[in-house]
Order: sequence, then C-alpha cells, then structure tokens
Amino acid sequence: MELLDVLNVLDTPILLVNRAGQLEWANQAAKVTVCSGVDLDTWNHEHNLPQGYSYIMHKGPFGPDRTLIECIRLPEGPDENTIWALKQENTELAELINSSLDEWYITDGEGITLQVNDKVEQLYGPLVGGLVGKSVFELEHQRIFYPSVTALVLRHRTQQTVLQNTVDGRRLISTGNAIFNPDGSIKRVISYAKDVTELELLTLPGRTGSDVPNPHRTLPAPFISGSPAMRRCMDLALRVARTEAAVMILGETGVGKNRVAKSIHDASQRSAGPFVEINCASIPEALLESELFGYERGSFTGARREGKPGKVELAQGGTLFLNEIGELPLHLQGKLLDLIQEHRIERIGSTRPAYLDARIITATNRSLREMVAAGTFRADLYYRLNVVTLHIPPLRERKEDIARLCEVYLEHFVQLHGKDTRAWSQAALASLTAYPWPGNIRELENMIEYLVITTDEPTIGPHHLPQDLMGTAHEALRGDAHDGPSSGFASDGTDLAQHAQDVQVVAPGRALPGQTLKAYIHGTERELYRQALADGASTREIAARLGVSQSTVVRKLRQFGLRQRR
Ligand SMILES: Nc1ncnc2c1ncn2[C@@H]1O[C@H](COP(=O)(O)OP(=O)(O)OP(=O)(O)O)[C@@H](O)[C@H]1O
Repeated sequence: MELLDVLNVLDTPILLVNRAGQLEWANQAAKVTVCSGVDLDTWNHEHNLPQGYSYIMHKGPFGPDRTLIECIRLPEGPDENTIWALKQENTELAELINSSLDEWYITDGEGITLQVNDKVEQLYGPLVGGLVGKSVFELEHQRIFYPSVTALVLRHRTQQTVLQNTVDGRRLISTGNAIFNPDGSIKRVISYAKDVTELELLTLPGRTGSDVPNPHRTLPAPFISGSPAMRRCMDLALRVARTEAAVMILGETGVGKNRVAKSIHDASQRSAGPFVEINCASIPEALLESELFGYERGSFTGARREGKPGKVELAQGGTLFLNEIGELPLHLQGKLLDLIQEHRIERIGSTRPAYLDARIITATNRSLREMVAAGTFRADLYYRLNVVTLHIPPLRERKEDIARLCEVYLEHFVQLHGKDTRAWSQAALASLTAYPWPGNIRELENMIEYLVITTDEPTIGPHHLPQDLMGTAHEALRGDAHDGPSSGFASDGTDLAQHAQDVQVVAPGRALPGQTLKAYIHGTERELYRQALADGASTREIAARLGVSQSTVVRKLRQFGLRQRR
C-alpha cells in the first residue's frame, strides 16, 4: 500500500502542497473539512487554510519541494469575532444601564455587590469608599439604604418591591429579582430603583398633586400613641415643639426617636422648612466631617473639584436631627458646639464661616451622662443639647399600643406586598402583646412584614408565629395571669388565663400543630441567635459558636430584629 493510500483513510485532514503553496493532493478528510467548498485548482495554503485548526508541517516524505500539512482541529470555543461581539454587547449593556435614570444594583447570591450603575456609585459610593465588594446587609445596617430590597429577595427568594429611605433623605421604590442556579441556589440579585421623593411630596397633605393609587407605597404607617405613657411623651413633645429649645430624645433602639423628632418638626414654626436627619453612626468616621460640614474646592485629595456643602447646611431654615449623637467623635464635638452656640459652620478648607439657622434635635440610645463621666463626650456640649429631655418608653412599657400597631402594620404590609391576609387571631395578638420586644417597634414591624409574606391564610394565628416568640410570650402570659388580669393585654377585658390556654406552646424542639417548616426553622434559628446575644456574645463569638461567618451573624441579627447590647 502506498503512503498516499494510507493517508487517505485517516480521519485527520492531510494536504500536500508544492513550494508555491498550491494544493497537489488532499485526503478524503481534508476534502470534507478544510477544503470543503473551495476550488482545489486555485487553492493556496497562504490564503485558504481555515481558522479553527492548528497545522503541523512535515517536510521530507515527498521530497524537498513538497510539504505535507497535518490539520489538527482546535477545541471548540468562541472565535475572535464572537469574543468581540460579546464585548460589544457588554459595553452596550453597561451604557444602557448607565444612561438609565433609575438606579441599578447587581449582587451575587450572598448579597455582595458585583456591579452598580454610575448613578448609584456617585450617590452612595463615596460614603462607604466604593460599593463593589460591599455586603448589602452591612449597607442596610448602616442605613445607606433601608430596607435593602436585595436583602429581602435573598431572605424570601421571591421578587420584592419596597419603599426605601436613603441616607440622603430620598425615597425610592425598589424592585429586586433573583436569578437562580440549576441547583436552586441564588446566583444573582438584580434590582432597580426609582426616585419618588418628589412624587411623595406632592401627595402629602397640604400639597397639590395628582392622586397616587396606593398610598401605602409612599407613606409610612400611621403614628400610634394611644397608651398613657406615649400620650405623656407626645404632650411634652408638642409643647416643646412650639419653642426653639434644644431637645434630646432618649430611648432604646427602634422605639420611634426618629418619628418623634419629625413630629416635633411638623408641629413647629419651622415645619415649612426642611427636616434633615443625620445618623452619626451610619457614616464612616473618616468621612463624617466632610459629610456633615462639607469642604471647599481642592481641600484634600479625592475631594470634588467644585467643593461640596455639608449635610447640616441642608437644614437651613428647618430642623437638624442628629441621631445616634453618642457616636460623634470627640474631635467633631467642638465643631458642633460652635454650630449650636454661634450658629457657625466651617467647611473643611474654608476661611469664611457660613451661618446656619436651624433647630437642633438629637437622639441617642446610649447614656451620654456616663460618656461625659468617662471623658468621651464633652460636658459643655451635653448641657447645650440637653435643654429638654424626652424619654420614649420601650414598647414593653406601653403594651396598650401593640394591638393597634399590629392592626396598622398588618394593613400597611398587606397593601405593600399585595397579600390577602386580613386579620389577627385573638390568641396571636395576645402572644404578640405579651412578648417583650427588645427591638421595639422596628422589631414588631419586621415581624409583621415577615408574617404577611409567609402567611397565605386570611387570619394570622399563633401557629404562624416563631417558636421563640411563642415560648417567651407564654411565660409572660403565665406570669401575668398569676398577677391578675389588670397587668397585660386585655384592654378589651379579655381573660389572660384563657389566652394562656389558647396559645399553643409545645416543648422546644417540637413544631407546633399546623406550624409550617419555614416558620419552625425561622423560629428555631432566631432563638439560637437570641440566646447567644443574651449570653453577651460578640458577633465574632456567635459566628464561632454557630459555625457561620461573622457577616452572616450581622445579617441574621438584622433580619431577626435583634440587637447587641452595648
Ligand atoms: N408610634 C409609632 N407608630 C407607628 N410606627 C412607629 C412608631 N414609632 C416608630 N415607628 C416605626 O418604627 C420604626 C423605627 O422607628 P424609628 O426609626 O423612629 O426608631 P428609632 O428609635 O429612631 O430607631 P434607632 O434607635 O435605630 O435610630 C420605623 O419604621 C417607624 O416608622
């Protein structure tokens, strides 16, 4: 058998070309692949060797003037054209997202930011030193935006739409969607947000504007203050609102310090001016001075060329509400004192002070008196800020408000999430009323949103509630029942001992009759975190104890409305 006959039966395409590169012979495999569709008479290896192959040149077997070309198919993969087209598509997509007036946000399945459009980066990036790589749970915790729609999508694994507050006081309607991996885990969360601040202003009482179909999407739930303790607090708030006195609001986390500050502003002569809230804990310390007081052009590396006004300047003619004032570092306390005593603000790098006419309200859940004693808070500033003290009682000391709060928040979240749940069972309400709510109204609000999302029945019963809540509530109900019916839920005369029997509680580790797996797992998980906190563990210690990451602990505490003791 001749060599050419052997080559002819091989599957590898083989070509024989002369010195000029013209084709003299091709085996069968070459004719149907590398030479297919071309005129063999004019074929020239300079021009006609197709892409997608690598070529081995063999000199020798057919003399010095001929070359045998062995064609090896390259593994399949995108060719240059395809790669270019993909890059082009990517660029176009980025341009499209960037040209949108909406805010676009993309994270991975753990809530780590992968990509945002320019608008989002410009708005929030400088506050946290860039968004890519940051966890949305941490950003939500810092109130850069709250609540985080991405965090909600990750918690509930379904599309979510929420009304968000941002650190710069805007209101956004945000919708988030999950993309799933074949194994059911979440691969990406993509969310986009529309700024509705203007729209909301138009719909506030006293403003003109068209009707908004669903007011629950743009307005907070009504303010509840029916209990004697809260009525006393609001009486004082409204009396002090008519004066210009500095007010310090004290209260545990989530009791409503922000809402009360806003009520004082609304009832004051400055109500037509702006109400500007600054949460001193949510802005990283390195950025606090420039965020609060602003800077002049070119005053430090990285500063905007044209300079930037401080947030306090935005309160001109209105009210400046400094929340978590205990977090203000010592070196800025002097600047704040200047602002209060002289109404003077100095931007970083400025030689000319500006003057601010604003009423100042502060709030804290720390003991400033102890901080003064420890030397971490200036005594002179403390006395200037603390002309009138308003103490907002924790929710456990105004249980009379709980049933009404449950009612308004149920309605609020039912509207927000488009659900059909309509009512609370008496037994569920009794448990919610007996529970001590360490995270106060915010915890109650989070719990109700969770229940609305996870319940598909018209009435929320005790079996829908997390197990730890039921256990704690049951204990409290038993204690209350021994004390007599006057001390607890029963504003409508309901017998507490009867409620204690209605509330179905079983030993830890057993699900309640009719309780869903989801509700059971939620309750058990929450209880583990609650116990760890009660033991005084730090987030790092909890992470080690439960075998999860520290960022998971921070996210879970937020999700469950639990807060570390200071
Ligand atoms: N009396 C109330 N009626 C209805 N909702 C309330 C009331 N008080 C507070 N809330 C709601 O509870 C949540 C927490 O309130 P707010 O932010 O005012 O608390 P806070 O004490 O300022 O919290 P933090 O200590 O974290 O700053 C908000 O969603 C608020 O709308």
